[in-house]
Amino acid sequence: MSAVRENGVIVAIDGPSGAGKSSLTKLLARRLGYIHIDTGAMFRAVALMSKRAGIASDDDAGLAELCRGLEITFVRDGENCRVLANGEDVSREIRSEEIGLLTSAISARKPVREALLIMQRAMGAKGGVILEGRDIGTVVFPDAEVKFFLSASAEERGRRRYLELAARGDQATLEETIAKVIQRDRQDEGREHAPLKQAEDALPIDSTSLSIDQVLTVMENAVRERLVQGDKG
Ligand SMILES: Nc1ncnc2c1ncn2[C@@H]1O[C@H](COP(=O)(O)OP(=O)(O)O)[C@@H](O)[C@H]1O
Ligand SMILES: Nc1ccn([C@@H]2O[C@H](COP(=O)(O)OP(=O)(O)O)[C@@H](O)[C@H]2O)c(=O)n1
Repeated sequence: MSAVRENGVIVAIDGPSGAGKSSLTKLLARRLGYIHIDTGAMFRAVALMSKRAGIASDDDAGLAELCRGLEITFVRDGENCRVLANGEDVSREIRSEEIGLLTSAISARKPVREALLIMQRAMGAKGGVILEGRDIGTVVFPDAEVKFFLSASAEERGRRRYLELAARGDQATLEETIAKVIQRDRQDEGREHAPLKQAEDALPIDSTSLSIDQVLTVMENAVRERLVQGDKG
């Protein structure tokens, strides 16, 4: 275990879209009294602001300039967490599938990854945090004390996302949603910078046939076991 951090350990939860990262990070953070850092929301905020500014997803100079002037903050709102971009609550606007696909494009750009990497490390360095994303256990915090790689079949992840979008009134079909999940997987796994991949020391969890509570139990037990190990020095 690395040197003891001020506020506790760092937990990394990586995995593809619809695997359950946000759901489990929120529940596990509440169980442990840890801070939930949704790195995907940070990339989504950059994508939204780049769209508004008319910056092309491959305009590295424009994206670098945008990130230099962008402050992304998380504000607790009861059970939820609001995402603010330069003080504006963008929590809802960043969740559309259109922004999700644009995010997958801009998050492949090196200036965006470098800018958000600095922010994410600053947020989590003292520990007592759970970060969800694609590259937490491989790039952002390779020394995280606990790492999970949460996945599920593309069909199951598409089904989950379809139900989530339908509940929000989105008209996308199940087939379209599965196809978009697979497209985003390919983009995230195939990019040059910080691709989606399982860290060698990550605990893989396939949630295809597991409930959220079953996944939570596995994760909480793994973290608590690590905390006990750490206490033994
Ligand atoms: N193990 C699971 N079984 C059934 N539904 C799940 C499971 N994990 C997550 N979900 C649901 O799937 C949807 C996507 O989950 P989410 O946590 O947003 O995934 P991610 O953050 O990995 O994209 C949500 O509606 C969530 O409630
Ligand atoms: N640490 C991260 C988190 C997200 N992302 C990118 O941001 C996109 C949206 O992330 P997200 O976690 O909000 O998406 P979902 O998994 O919730 O669908 C992903 O498809 C990735 O392209 C990334 O590159 N690195």
